[in-house]
Amino acid sequence: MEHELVITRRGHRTGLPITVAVHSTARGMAAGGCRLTHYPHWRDAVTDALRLSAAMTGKTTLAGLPLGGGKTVVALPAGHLPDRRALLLDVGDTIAFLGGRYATGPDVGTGPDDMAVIGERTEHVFCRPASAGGSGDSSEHTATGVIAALRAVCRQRFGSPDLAGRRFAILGLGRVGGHVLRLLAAERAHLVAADTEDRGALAARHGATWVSPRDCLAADVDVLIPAALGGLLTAASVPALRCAAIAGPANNQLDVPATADLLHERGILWAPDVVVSAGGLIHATAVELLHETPEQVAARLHGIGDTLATILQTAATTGVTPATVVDQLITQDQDRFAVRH
Ligand SMILES: NC(=O)c1ccc[n+]([C@@H]2O[C@H](COP(=O)([O-])OP(=O)(O)OC[C@H]3O[C@@H](n4cnc5c(N)ncnc54)[C@H](O)[C@@H]3O)[C@@H](O)[C@H]2O)c1
Repeated sequence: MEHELVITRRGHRTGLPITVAVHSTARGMAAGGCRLTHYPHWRDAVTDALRLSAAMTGKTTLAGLPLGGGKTVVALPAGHLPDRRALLLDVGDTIAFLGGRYATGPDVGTGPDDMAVIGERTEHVFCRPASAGGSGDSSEHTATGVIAALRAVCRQRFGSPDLAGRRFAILGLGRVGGHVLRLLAAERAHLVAADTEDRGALAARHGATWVSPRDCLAADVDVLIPAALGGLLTAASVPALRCAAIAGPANNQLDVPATADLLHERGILWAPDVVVSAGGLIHATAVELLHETPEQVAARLHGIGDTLATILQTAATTGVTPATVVDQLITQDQDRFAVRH
């Protein structure tokens, strides 16, 4: 067992099993979101919590945060849903029971308002709305991190971090994609954008050309920015790509790890999403858990670009993919702490 602690408790209000997996506190308190979703069986939620909490240790490590990785997962019953407030209070009690080893935030099926309810039972929660004393919606900060990452990608791929005049295709104009669109337009970049929802007016407002999601994915641009769902980079989609690089906030962009090799073979520079997407997590935890100053938080967000630059440079000089460098960094960090403990 590589996890430090895994508990499953029945919530006393709802009777539902709530699992918290603490993968590692070697760097500090474990952090990771609370996922409420359907699984075939509650034991599948435990399996998912093990996987997701280990991934969070990688994410906090690469973000340079003095935090470890954890996750809360609740398998919602099929059919009749439990009272949401009661369930969130049950989650809050379970996190309080862990006495500060773990703090939670939003994930699939939860948002900032839910964090405010969990916060009625435990202080170990982040991303609460500003009205509840939290740092609010994180998407703007995720976008700030994406821009820092895009500069690092452009410096590595084109020799200059300047975004002005570069061509970007943004796939997904939701909360993060909308902010990225605005920030890139302010940099005078050339923009193409798509979404499955009609957000053509938003694109036009920022001078972007509105295309279909299919055309966006295959657009002839410098950098493709995945900002919708994960799993879009596959053995089927990679041959159609015409971009020189890919960097965006969407989680789990590769369908399987081997797709990183396909991108490498095609000469497309892929920036691992685990680094690019960390801005929201960095901002919320730095403000609410680490109580850092705005200057310290800004430096951490800017640091996404420095971390990515090091990863891309190491990959270029050693001839491996950036994904391989990321795996090596996470393993080295875990080995370092394993020796110490
Ligand atoms: N919000 C954050 O702070 C944050 C942090 C880290 C990672 N992410 C990841 O970034 C991605 C975007 O997050 P978000 O908060 O902006 O989500 P969102 O739901 O606000 O936006 C996603 C957008 O993608 C669109 N979309 C869905 N399927 C599409 C498709 N096939 N083609 C084109 N567009 C499609 C949706 O209509 C929506 O407008 C997600 O993968 C999310 O997990 C978000």
